[in-house]
Amino acid sequence: MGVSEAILAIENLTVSFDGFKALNQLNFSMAVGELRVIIGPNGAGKTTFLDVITGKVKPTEGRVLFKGKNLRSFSEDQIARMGIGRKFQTPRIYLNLTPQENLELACNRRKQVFATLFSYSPQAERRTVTGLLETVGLAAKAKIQAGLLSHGEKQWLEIGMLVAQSPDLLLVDEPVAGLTDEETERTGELLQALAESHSIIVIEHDMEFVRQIARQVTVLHEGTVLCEGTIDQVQSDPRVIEVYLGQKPEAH
Ligand SMILES: Nc1ncnc2c1ncn2[C@@H]1O[C@H](COP(=O)(O)OP(=O)(O)OP(=O)(O)O)[C@@H](O)[C@H]1O
Repeated sequence: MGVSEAILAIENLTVSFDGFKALNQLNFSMAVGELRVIIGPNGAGKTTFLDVITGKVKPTEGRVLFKGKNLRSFSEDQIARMGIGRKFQTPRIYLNLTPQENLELACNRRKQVFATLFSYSPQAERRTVTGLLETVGLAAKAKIQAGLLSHGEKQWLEIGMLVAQSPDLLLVDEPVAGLTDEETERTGELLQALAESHSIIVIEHDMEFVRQIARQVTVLHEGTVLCEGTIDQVQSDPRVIEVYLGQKPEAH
């Protein structure tokens, strides 16, 4: 795959913390429009991998290229504005506002960024908020306090707030931890729908969920890519079986 087709290309990435290599000569590439799932045992480097893509952590060695541009000299805020949105495990929404107000705020944030380039009409913004509410399945709960939503609904609202900022690449960290089976399945459907117009990286431990959404899976181990392939390919790979052996299932 040429660099021009890759939304994200990571070359020989090493991140050291006081000499300990959380990421070690890692290479990774993904095409525009891909939905990629990253798995790996505890301490494999998954969180550090996301931290380095968002600019929270800088490479000790190697490069992260987003749409062909080296991210090294950009701040976290600049990288977010370039089009990388991150969903953390704990929802960061305003619990005393309604889902609609939360989404309006997220749309306004985008408007401020682009204010000098485009003119937004209030009608267009209402359409966007209404569309987002429908996409994330919260149209019927648009006007209740977000604090009253279920854990799953809060997660979807935050995903909606991220999407409101029109990112090209969405990073989603363990989106189904603590969700019911039904919420988990609906989250999978939501991510698949969003994948039609975004590139998405999902970090996940729940293998049933990975099977629901994953086309291509990357397995991290000891800070590097152990293998890549379909879920069937990676689950039957002896190296993957070996690194997961002796690991207690995660208490998520
Ligand atoms: N700021 C830091 N300082 C020192 N060591 C760190 C730091 N951040 C991460 N590490 C170490 O780097 C390794 C990789 O951590 P990371 O959190 O990226 O793994 P992970 O795959 O996300 O694990 P988990 O599934 O448990 O969240 C771990 O051994 C961790 O202790």
